[in-house]
Amino acid sequence: MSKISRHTPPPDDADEAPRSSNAITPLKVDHARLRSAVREILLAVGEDPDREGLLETPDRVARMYAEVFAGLQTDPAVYLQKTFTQKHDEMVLVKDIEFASCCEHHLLPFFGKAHIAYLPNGQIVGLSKLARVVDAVARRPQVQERMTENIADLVMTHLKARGVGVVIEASHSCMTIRGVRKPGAMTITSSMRGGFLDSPATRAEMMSLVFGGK
Ligand SMILES: Nc1nc2c(ncn2[C@@H]2O[C@H](COP(=O)(O)OP(=O)(O)OP(=O)(O)O)[C@@H](O)[C@H]2O)c(=O)[nH]1
Ligand SMILES: [Zn+2]
Repeated sequence: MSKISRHTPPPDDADEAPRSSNAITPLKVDHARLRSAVREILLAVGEDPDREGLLETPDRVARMYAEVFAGLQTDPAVYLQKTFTQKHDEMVLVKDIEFASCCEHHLLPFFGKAHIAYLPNGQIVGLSKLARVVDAVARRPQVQERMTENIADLVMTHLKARGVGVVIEASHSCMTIRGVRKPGAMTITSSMRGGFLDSPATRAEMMSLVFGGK
């Protein structure tokens, strides 16, 4: 029978760790400051923040930032504390984990899919937890490369895995709705650790499982 183990004591709120897919606690933001900043933006672009349609917009935007940047105060490692003892020498892959994040250069969304594979070292993790890690890491202003690296490091460290591969494919609004305007352009990043770095065959197996049918 599988034994449940915890690498390190869970934080105080781990028992209340989000259980539904979008239940990350909203960030505690300075709502008044955000409201006044949004009002300033509206004035700066020549809008009338006091017209009826915009009256509630500063408050909505403040609440929106609290939600989309909630990862700034969520420790994704929380989701990797509970593991199960299980011998499984081959790769475990969860693919097509949809996410939305925010590019730190323009504060515009980038969104797509994350694929996470790891080689267990006697311990496996609940599959949903990998998706929760993606969600928590995604909700920050960042670049795709750092998001990819962060997820790889988290899984490698907390599962003490023999290897980790993370591939993220995303579309960046800052490249589609403004600037160079190239709708359809996809950015693919990967971060490999341990066995995925050392073994071209392991890496190739992951890529084939992720992209084989495309
Ligand atoms: N490497 C990387 N670049 C990103 C990411 N998100 C946005 N960018 C890019 O960040 C760059 C910022 O370039 P800058 O020249 O400082 O800003 P800009 O003048 O608005 O650039 P343009 O988008 O080319 O108009 C742009 O090339 C974006 O495409 C990301 O996740 N990773
Ligand atoms: Zn951008």
